[in-house]
Amino acid sequence: MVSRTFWVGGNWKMNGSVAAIKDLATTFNAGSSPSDVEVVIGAPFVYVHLLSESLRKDWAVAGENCYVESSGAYTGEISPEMLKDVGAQWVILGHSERRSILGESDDFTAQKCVKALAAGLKVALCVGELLEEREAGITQQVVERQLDAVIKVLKEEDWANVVIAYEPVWAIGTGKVATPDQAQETHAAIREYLKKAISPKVAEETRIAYGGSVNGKNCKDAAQKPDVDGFLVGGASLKPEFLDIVNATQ
Ligand SMILES: O=C(CO)COP(=O)(O)O
Repeated sequence: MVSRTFWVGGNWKMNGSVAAIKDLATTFNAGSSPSDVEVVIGAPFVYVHLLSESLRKDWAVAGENCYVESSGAYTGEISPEMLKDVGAQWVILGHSERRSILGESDDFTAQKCVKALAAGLKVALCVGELLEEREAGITQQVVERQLDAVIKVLKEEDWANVVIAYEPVWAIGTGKVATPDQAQETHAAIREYLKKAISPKVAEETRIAYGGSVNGKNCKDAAQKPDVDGFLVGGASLKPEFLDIVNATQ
């Protein structure tokens, strides 16, 4: 069996300030971080450079979005190349807040994946269902539809640079965390789908992280599940508690 390196991402969303980031980086830099856990922090565009200069070098920095062109007349947009230029190695794409608040489609998200990977960024690709979709019993269809758009446009080898973040929308910022069994069930189904839709190798090697109300206390049990290969953390990644999540497997 392939062992998948545990992956812990922070997603600061639209939070932070110069002062707060300096403080948080000082806290994170002093904390323990197991050498077999990969850690990535996503910051608002304007703080990516500051974060990449301030943060410990064994952790990586992510943008929280990017555009599908390298440069040009796209007022207000940021290219993957620009993210790389200011120190990001990752980008978070397809977050439910972009899908639902900004109206970004599955296909647009997929195009961003192609462009980001071509520019040399790694991608944390978010997928997940709304509460009414879970209640209607269509979680798997929703996640497969979101994945299909990306599967269609990536090459098999691209998946080595993608982490899938399963984030049920009803669990994001609500305090209603999916149970470890709920996370495991969906992650296993996603892995099965990758096997069918791409290849057994991609299914075995791709990391599937869980996101939605993860905190320093509830992370330990979920981390034990065989198909939970990490976490994507919102609120708790703005607190020293994030270090407990980084150490969830210890
Ligand atoms: O959206 C999330 C991470 O991308 C999860 O947010 P919370 O951890 O605040 O629920």
